[in-house]
Amino acid sequence: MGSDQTLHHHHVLLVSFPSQGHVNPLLRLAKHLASKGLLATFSSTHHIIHKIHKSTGHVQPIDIGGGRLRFESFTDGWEDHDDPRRSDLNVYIPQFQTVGHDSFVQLVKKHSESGTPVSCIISNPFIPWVSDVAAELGIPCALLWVQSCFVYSVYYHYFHNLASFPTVDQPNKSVELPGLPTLESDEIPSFLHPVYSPDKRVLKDVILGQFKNLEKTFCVLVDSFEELERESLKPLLSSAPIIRPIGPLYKWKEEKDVRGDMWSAAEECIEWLDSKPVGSVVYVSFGSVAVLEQQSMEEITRGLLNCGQPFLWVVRPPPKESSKGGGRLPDWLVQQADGKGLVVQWCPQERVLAHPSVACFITHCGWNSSMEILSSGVPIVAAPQWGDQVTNAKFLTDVYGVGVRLLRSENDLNTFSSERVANCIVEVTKGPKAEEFKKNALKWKKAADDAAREGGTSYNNLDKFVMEVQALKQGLCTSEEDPHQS
Ligand SMILES: O=c1ccn([C@@H]2O[C@H](COP(=O)(O)OP(=O)(O)O[C@H]3O[C@H](CO)[C@@H](O)[C@H](O)[C@H]3O)[C@@H](O)[C@H]2O)c(=O)[nH]1
Repeated sequence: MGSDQTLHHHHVLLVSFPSQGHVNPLLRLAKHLASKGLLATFSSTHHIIHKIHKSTGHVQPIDIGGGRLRFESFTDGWEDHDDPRRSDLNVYIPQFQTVGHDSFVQLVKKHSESGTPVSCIISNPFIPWVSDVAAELGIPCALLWVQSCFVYSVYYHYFHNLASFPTVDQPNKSVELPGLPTLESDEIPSFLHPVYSPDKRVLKDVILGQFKNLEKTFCVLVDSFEELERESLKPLLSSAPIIRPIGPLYKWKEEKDVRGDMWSAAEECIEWLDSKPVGSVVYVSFGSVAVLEQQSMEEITRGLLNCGQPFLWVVRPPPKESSKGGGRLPDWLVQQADGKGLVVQWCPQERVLAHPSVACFITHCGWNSSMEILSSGVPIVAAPQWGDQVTNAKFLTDVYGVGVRLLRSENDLNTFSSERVANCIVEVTKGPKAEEFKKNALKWKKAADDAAREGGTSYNNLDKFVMEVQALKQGLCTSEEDPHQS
C-alpha cells in the first residue's frame, strides 16, 4: 500500500473545472477510486487547490483503502488566487481553455517523467479540451457527468438534432423526448432556451462542446443511480459512449473525511441544530454560484420569519464585482431574526441534511444538492434559478414527488412573495400532502442506499469501470468495447 511508484500501473488523473459544484462529485469519485486500490490524483487550478487547502487543510497525499489520493494543480494563467476576472465565465472559460490546455499537458507529462504515468484521465463538464489533450497523448479518457441522466438526455437530443426545441419564433414550445415527461419551454436546461439565457451563451457552447467531444471518451460516469433514472436512461443505452450511473457518490462509506470545500464550513450549525426539536428547521441554500435578486432575499427573509419555524440559511457573500447588486442579507433581519434563525456563509451540507432537526430544504436544485436531498429523505421547496436547476426542480417535484415548486426559474419573480415562501414551507412540512412528500423522500433514500451498498447497481457499475481502466492499461480492450457488460 501507499507509495506512488508501487501503484503507478493504475494511475487515474482526475481534472475538475474550477467550481464547487464540479469539485465535490469528482473528489468523491477520486476517493472511491483510491479505496479500490488505484492511485488517484485529483487536479484543478492553483486557485481551487489553494482554496481547498485554506478551508479544509487537506491537500496532502493520503492512503485510502488499498490506494492513494493526491492533489495537484496547474495554472490558468492568472496568478492571483482572487482574480475577479474568474467570476465572468464569458472571459474565464476561453482563458482557461487556452492556458489550461498547455499547463495540463505539462502536468500529464510530468507524471510520465516521474515514474507515475497516467493510465486514464477523468474530467468533468465545461472542459471539453481535456479529451483533446488525452487523445493527443494517447491516454484513455472518461467523463464524470455531474448532472442527471435526464439533463444529459436533453442535451444529447439537442446536440444531435433529434427533437424540436423552443426557437426565437416559438419560444413557448414544449419538448417531447423519449423516456422523459413533456418539458415545458421553461423546464429545459435554460442555456438551451433562445430567450431565457442570452447572457450565458458561453455555457451552452461549452456544454455542447462536451457532447461533440464525447467520441474521444470511452465511458460517461454519472453521479446518479439507475433506480432513479431508469426511464431517462433507456433511450441512451444504445448510444456511445457507454453510460454508467455510479451515484450518489457521497453516500459511499469512506475511510477518510477529505472534503473539497472552497470555504470553511461553520461546524457550529450542527450544535445549533442539536438544540432544535426534531423535524422543525427550514434549511435554505442556493449553492455556490447563484446570486439572488435583492428583492428575492427580502421575500425569503419575511417568509421565513412569518412561518415561524427555526431556519438555517447559507448566505454566500456575493462577489464584489457582481453587477446585479443582490444576494445580501437585509440589515433588519439581523435584529428580527435573533433566536429564530442562524445565518452562515457555508455549512457541512451533507451533515445538515442528515440531521433529524431538519424539516425541509429550500433549494436552488443544483444536481449535487438534488442527489444529497434524494439520499437524505428530506422534502423540499424548489427555487431553481437557471441551467439544469429548472429541469431538476421539475423532476424533484412532479416525478420524484418530494416537494413543491416555489419558482420555475429566476425569471419567475411575480410568484416570489413572502406569503408564497411561508405557504410552501407549511405545505411541505404540515400540509395535507406533507406525509406523502416525506414518504417519497424516504423511499428514494432507501433506493439510494441500496444502489450504493456492496452489490448495488452503482457499486457494481463503479467496479466495472475500475476493471475497465485496468484492462485498458493492459491493452485488453479498445475504447469502444465494454468487455464487462453481461
Ligand atoms: O453551505 C453549503 C452549501 C453547499 N454545499 C455543497 O456544495 C455543493 C453545491 O453543489 P450544487 O447543489 O450542485 O450547486 P452549485 O454549486 O450551484 O452547482 C453548480 O454545478 C452543478 C453541477 O454541474 C449544477 O447542477 C448547478 O446547477 C450549478 O449551479 C453541494 O455538494 C453541497 O453539499 C456545502 O457543502 N455547504
